[in-house]
Amino acid sequence: MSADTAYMASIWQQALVHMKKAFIKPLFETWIKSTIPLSINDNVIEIGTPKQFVKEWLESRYVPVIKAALKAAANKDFEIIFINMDIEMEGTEEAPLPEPEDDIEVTDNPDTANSPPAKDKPTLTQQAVHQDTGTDINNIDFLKYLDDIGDIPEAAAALSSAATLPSPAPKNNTLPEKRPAKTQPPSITPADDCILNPKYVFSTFVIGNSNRLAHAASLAVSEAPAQVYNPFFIYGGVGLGKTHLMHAIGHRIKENNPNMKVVYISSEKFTNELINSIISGNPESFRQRYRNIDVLLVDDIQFLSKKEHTQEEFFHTFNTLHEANKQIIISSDRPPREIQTLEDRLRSRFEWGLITDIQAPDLETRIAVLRKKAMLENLNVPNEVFVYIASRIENNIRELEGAFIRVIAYASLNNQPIDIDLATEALKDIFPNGRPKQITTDLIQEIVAAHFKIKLEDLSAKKRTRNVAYPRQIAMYLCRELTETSLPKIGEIFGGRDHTTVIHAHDKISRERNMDAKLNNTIKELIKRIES
Ligand SMILES: Nc1ncnc2c1ncn2[C@@H]1O[C@H](COP(=O)(O)OP(=O)(O)OP(=O)(O)O)[C@@H](O)[C@H]1O
Repeated sequence: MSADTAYMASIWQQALVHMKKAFIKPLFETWIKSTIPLSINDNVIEIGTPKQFVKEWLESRYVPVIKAALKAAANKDFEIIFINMDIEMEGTEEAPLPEPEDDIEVTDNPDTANSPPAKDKPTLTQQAVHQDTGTDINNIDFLKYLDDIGDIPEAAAALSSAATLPSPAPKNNTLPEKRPAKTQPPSITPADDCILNPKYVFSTFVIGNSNRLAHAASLAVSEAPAQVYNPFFIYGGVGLGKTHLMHAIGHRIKENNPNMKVVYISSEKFTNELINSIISGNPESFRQRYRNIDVLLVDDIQFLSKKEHTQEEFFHTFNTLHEANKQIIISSDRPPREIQTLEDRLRSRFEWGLITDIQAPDLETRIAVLRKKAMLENLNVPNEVFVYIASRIENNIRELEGAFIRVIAYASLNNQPIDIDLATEALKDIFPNGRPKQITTDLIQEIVAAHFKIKLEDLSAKKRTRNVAYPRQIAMYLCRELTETSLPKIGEIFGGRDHTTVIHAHDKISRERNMDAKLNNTIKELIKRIES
């Protein structure tokens, strides 16, 4: 083994130990464990992945965590290049990982980690007070944040690290000693830069009725930061695109104003960094960092509820930035008034600007999201596969993408093209009802004719009266959306009409759906019946 190879292997082994702590177990097993370090050169490390989709998944989601783990392992910043090795995943032999160091608490179970302290369980403050930690727990700054971090695994790990420093502590030491870099959890290393996911840009965001307003407002904010809506508050359910939009705003602002300092942070990380700055005895550096920027994007602000002291710090950051006319963008899973235990003064600040929501996407938007994903991945996927997945996952685009990725992975591992049979097989554990009902143009015509109380033959007749022409256009639209039938074939089925007539019908109904809630509901109802 050359010196370089040995160095690389050792760094990667240490980085894996950090990542094992930072990731929940299934994620670590699925995405990280199968990677191999290939080469190391100055600050560039090449990591081999067994499959293309693993490479893309790591690139799009986990670069910051892997970089932080490498930094914790080698004490320097690395650029990572992933290389798809296209190798069998099963039976990949791995060197056993060293066990996590004893003195760091590892939280593998996110459910346990995120649950609020049980009634009779001592809070972190109480635990700390009762522990012979060797740290000066009378330090008021440190103590007042302890309960704030109770549900943040990384911060809890940092606390645990700090709290197990060898005793006795020097008498006049008012702050816990800083741990050596090697053993600090990677995820609480303060981010120096704004880390934005390159895939979360406006061009990859699919616009539908559910997110049109949020998208338009996001565009407006990014084109004129601090001039239109400040603060800008986006809320909506899990996995509906809030983070995507926030990153897209960040990217656009950076593109238009390369000198602007844009910081994106989750509220959990905000809390982490605050705690970390206190642990390391430098809270002022934290304040400076967050009060010297042009755009602050804070994701998932609902996690600040119950964290009184972090809220207070955030309140001051908010005021300083707002007074200096800097843009603040906040996301949450619910509107400000529904975030329990959010201080009133903070809630009222959030209500100063624009509050906009993202709703669950309709079927067409869900199909469009999958279609766009397939296009971006250069994949040829039949429409019925999109319809199959999209009609079964209604409320969460992350889950929708997850199901689709499972199909892609299954096809890639078995070296087969994606079709409805493969998708059914790949998703049989998720959708136990098996193969979808076959949606045909005949079925669509029958259901549309019955709904509008016209004769089936009228749909293909020459008649152009509105009571027939309108249902015909709707039926054409549905055939285009829900089946694989080509435009000329749809034209033929509807009385030998030209394919341009089908295009016109489709465009017209798509447009009108966006403006006419009644029509939109009718179409949703028809789709439900077609699919049931
Ligand atoms: N309209 C959309 N167009 C394309 N992709 C989307 C859209 N909405 C969401 N996604 C994708 O769905 C996934 C989840 O989105 P995102 O992380 O932004 O959700 P979120 O609302 O922030 O969720 P959470 O509440 O869990 O933080 C991402 O991969 C994102 O790119």
